[in-house]
Amino acid sequence: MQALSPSTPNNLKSLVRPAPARAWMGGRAVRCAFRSDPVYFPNGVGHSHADWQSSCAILSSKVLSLEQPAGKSGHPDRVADRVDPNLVPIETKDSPAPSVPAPAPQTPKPISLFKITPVPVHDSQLRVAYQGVPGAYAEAAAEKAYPNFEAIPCDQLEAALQAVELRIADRAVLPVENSLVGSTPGNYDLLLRHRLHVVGEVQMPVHHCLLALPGTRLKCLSRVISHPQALWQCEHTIRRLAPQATREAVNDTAGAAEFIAENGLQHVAAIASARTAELYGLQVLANGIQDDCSNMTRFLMLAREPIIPRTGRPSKSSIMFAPIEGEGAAVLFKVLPAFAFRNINLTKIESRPHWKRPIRLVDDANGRTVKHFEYMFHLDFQASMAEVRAQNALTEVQEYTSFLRVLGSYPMDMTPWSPPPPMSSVDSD
Ligand SMILES: O=C(O)C(=O)C[C@]1(C(=O)O)C=C[C@@H](O)C=C1
Repeated sequence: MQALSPSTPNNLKSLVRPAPARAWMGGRAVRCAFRSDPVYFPNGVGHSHADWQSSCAILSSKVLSLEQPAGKSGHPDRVADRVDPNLVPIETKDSPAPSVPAPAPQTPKPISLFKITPVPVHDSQLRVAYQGVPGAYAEAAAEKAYPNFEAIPCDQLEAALQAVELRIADRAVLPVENSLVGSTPGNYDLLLRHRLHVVGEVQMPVHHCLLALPGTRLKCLSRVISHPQALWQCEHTIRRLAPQATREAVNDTAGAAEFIAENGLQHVAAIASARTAELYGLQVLANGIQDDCSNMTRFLMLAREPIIPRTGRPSKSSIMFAPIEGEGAAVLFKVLPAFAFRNINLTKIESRPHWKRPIRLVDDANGRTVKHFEYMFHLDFQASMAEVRAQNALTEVQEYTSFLRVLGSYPMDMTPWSPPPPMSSVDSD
């Protein structure tokens, strides 16, 4: 199967304008606000910046989402057909529908019942885009999330995300972090650059093998190729097994194996899965070569529309935020209690340098100006945005932040886990 590349039809800009409307959550009217800029939210609630509009998602206690038909080209026809991803509740009251402010002139027609279809659609209809060729770990993650999925291999992550935006695929798989090497650089930023929603997570054991053409000896290897994350996850083992070999990064693990097989490359090995060895007719030189046998990678499943898990099942939500200018990491003193007081567990917190505002100048006690790195924060917490406590926590967080984006709410991966067996190799000399 040919992989999609980012050169597939684009003009994404036409797809990412938000749809102004109104939101309902669990029978309550929830006024939501967002800015049409895909990333930045001005601080404050209910202000009248020209670029703010009312936004909407249809969220009831039965968790419905909007699925609008695509136009002839497969693209959404109108701006109004798309739901805004930057949904940030700013007011939650037991207020009746009429108390919601009247729609702005550009507000689309009200959504009628016959236009609402339940999500998720049946698994077998889901086309899932991922970076890599068949045999990639991302493909296995897609299968775990959607057992009857149709695979849409892409040559880059960017292409996988575009495939969903362009309705070529229904979901994209995004690897975000690994137990041995940490977060995948740049992948959360991809989420900020695209208007997709996190609708699922998969935590998967990653059991790497060293694969080469049949008959290859470990001591004759001159090169080991793989996805950079896989190279890092096996760094110590490779140094021990093949100290003479150089490392080379390629787009995905399975692609590395395919490249060796297709080009008949001698003295080159790929780090990839055992299934990949079967797919491309390679020999497994060593099995379980990750530096720790309990190696795990976490993947997120992305969709065009949010699917908010109903309350009462274990769920997570992911957000990103930036402090008000000049505040720095002190924002955490204010943000974290918003969750603690509502008994919401945090499962992850991470900072990354602020790409637009990297430096903060601070005057020290001696009157000198000191440069600090400015950060954005990524936070995962254990609650669904369908829960009032989560909505209230974010209402509070918004007061302390210059930018806040809800990346999505999704069911937690509750599948059992047991440690895999230790490494074995066919050729120990
Ligand atoms: O290259 C692959 O096979 C992938 O699915 C990508 C990826 C990653 O990006 O982390 C997924 C799992 C492993 O951690 C190694 C690589």
